Amino acid sequence: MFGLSTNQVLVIAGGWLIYQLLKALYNISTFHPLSRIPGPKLAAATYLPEFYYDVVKFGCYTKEIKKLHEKYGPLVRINPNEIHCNDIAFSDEIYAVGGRKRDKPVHQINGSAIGQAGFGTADHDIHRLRRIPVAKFFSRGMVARLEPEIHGLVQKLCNKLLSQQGDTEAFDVTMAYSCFTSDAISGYSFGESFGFLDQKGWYPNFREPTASLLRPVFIFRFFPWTKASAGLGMVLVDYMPKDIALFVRTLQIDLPIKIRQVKANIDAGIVLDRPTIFDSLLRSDLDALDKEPQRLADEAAAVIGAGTETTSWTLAVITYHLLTKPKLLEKLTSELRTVVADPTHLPSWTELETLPYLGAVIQEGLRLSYGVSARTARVATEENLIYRGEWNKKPVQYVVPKGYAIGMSAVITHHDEGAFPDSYAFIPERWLDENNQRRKDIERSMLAFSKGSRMCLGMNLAFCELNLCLTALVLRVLPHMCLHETVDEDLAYDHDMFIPMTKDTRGVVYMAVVGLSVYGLLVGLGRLEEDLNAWQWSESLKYYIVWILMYVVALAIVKSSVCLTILRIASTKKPLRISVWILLGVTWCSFCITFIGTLLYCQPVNAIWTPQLILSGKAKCAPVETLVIIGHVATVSTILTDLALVVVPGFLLWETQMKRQAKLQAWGLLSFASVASIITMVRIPYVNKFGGGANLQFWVAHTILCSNVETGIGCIASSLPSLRHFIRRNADGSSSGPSKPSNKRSGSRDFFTVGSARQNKPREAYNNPTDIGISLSTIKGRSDENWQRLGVGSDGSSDETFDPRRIFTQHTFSVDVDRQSQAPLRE
Ligand code: HEM
Repeated sequence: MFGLSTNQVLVIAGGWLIYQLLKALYNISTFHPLSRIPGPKLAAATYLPEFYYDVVKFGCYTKEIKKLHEKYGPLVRINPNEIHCNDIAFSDEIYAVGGRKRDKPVHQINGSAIGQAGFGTADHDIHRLRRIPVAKFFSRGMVARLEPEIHGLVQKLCNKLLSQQGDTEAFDVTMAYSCFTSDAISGYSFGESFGFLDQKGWYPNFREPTASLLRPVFIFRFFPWTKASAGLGMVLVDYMPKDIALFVRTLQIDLPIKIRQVKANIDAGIVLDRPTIFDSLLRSDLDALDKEPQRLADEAAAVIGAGTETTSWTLAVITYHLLTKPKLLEKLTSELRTVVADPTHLPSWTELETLPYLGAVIQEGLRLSYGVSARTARVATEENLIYRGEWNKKPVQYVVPKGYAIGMSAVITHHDEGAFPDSYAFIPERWLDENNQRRKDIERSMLAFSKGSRMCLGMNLAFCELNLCLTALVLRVLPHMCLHETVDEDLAYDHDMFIPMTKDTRGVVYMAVVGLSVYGLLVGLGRLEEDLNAWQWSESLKYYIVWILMYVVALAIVKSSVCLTILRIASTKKPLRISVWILLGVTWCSFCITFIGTLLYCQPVNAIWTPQLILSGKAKCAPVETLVIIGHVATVSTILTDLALVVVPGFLLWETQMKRQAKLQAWGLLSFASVASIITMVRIPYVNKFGGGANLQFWVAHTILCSNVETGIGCIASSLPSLRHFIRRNADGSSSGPSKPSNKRSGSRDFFTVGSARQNKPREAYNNPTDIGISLSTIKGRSDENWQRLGVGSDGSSDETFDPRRIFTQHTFSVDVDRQSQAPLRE
């Protein structure tokens, strides 16, 4: 490709590595514009710390940033190009209240799969153009106009909750609130609600699907090319769990159809008495490209995503605190009774808004539910920002140069003890002054809706929903509601997935009925400890150990097979061969560590599933963290070998004389295996869950699912060449069995060739000993073997006509043969 040899490509790769090293050195040098901002050197040099905390430890960088502020002060450099601030006084500069230009950092929006929505737009001016028509739709006036629908949904929610009175089974009230907010946002935006409140029970809803779809946010951020996998949603929708399928179908299929319908109505001159968001957008001044259905569907997806879980989580947090603090509930109830005669007919949102204590409860709920917990940064494009503050009782001053990102996080700011003393406690009174009036000064310390040109666009709707819903809940439902085994910790922020996540995402249980996993699931894997009896607890762990031992053996064989295939392909490329040998070494080291480590984890091994042995002192086990380390060793080695499957053949293909399209097809085919490494990355957070030692059976089931999918992909990837062969025969209308190849086969579709001259005499099929079935430009021949193109039938009757569009080469191939007489071959 581009006339470069493998060596030249390797030189370029080496050059790139040296460049990265020099860049890291530059990043920590005094020449870097952020060199004066304090922070750890490794974070200033590379993105590795952020990768470790957000990808490996999963969504934990915000917590680490909080600790960095304690050590380095109000401004900290958290990666080579980004600063984090914990001083709310600087927020107006960062978020530019007053119309100054602020881009979003590309690194941040890489995490969003809805890049075409205003929310995922980096450039200030384009964002502005995209935001204005949506913002109009969510103005105070518009929300007031559509308020009656919210009233209706609020009553529907309360009626449904009350109808559950007497049920012996507890349920997660966040699901109920999520149904309410989804119905509200859909009814408001699209003129037709999703109808979650009308269904029996609370499932399906968009709570768990939102969490599932947000899960890869950090992987997207570091590997933006993996966002292409989001497009797979439409293809795989029929095979997904019901609620996720519904979510994907709504966003990727139904919304674009709705947009086309609205467009057809507008073209036909039909005016609806009830405007929808699409109507607004399609009639706006946006340019034609920005009115494309997929772009508008992204905008709608942003609105649904942003408007559902944020508000419902705030309602859930407030519910919990009111139920655990009856005095607060009493105080709020008496205030509400002053304006509400009949709670089934509520006053308007504007009237409720004037109630100080209701406002204070909502503010406190917003403060402790955080809205968006991940840091949100901005880039000043036209001016340097000057920070003046104090650290360790000394004045400090920093310049944030234009073009560099600086951000803040609600989960840090909302616990600023200066502004919010006893910040983890729910104290609505802090929002009121001695005259029972709202304190504007402390409202300025809030970041729940962000600030400036990119602040929350649905704030009016959120306040309307919160005021109405909370009033009805307090007066109608909460007196009949009680908490079921819920404690502070169940609500406490634990990590980010853009929105705040608690420690135990109990609802998210993925079960796969894949091969050997079935038995484990039957006996208890995938269940929480509280749901297991003693036998299930022990049997499921025993099964897990058997599974893991078999899995690592299978993995080692598959990976070695892959490495050997690459080794064969790269037979004349010494540097590549060395790399593959290293990979092979890594694979087997990882196998030994995982296999032996698992067996030695407890002495004797059956103590893993027989805790009585440990309690009676007859057995000993290593700390549970050892399991995490073992898991990560397997993960890293798997990712390395999977990626090698993409990179190494890429180098080889680069040098062949294949057409560019054929090269890309071939590479695409080979790269398919790298999809497996995405699953491996997805597995990382679950492996981390082993650390606590709690609910092991629950978390290992997640890793089993990922690992089964990963190995499944590996099998498909390695079978693709054979399947291609099979499918093509059928496409030609010939037999699907191992029959003669057809004359009609188009040579241009062949991905691979051995590059030798065609042999006319009968020959044996070229059997790939590793059974992967992929071979490229050179193969190793023996005196008793013959050359043939891959794709020629096993009977050797290669009767295809020579197709000039096939891969051909102008130069002599160097091949590795045992008999002098056979080399060199010419095509
Ligand atoms: C309690 C409720 C809510 C909270 C705490 C909240 C919080 C936020 C925050 C912090 C942002 C800024 C994100 C960033 O800087 O990247 C944001 C943006 C946004 N929110 Fe909300 N939100 C809430 C409810 C809603 C609702 C009901 C909607 C429905 C329309 C909505 C729509 C949006 C949109 C479209 C954006 C992107 C704005 C832009 O980039 O221009 N939000 N929200």
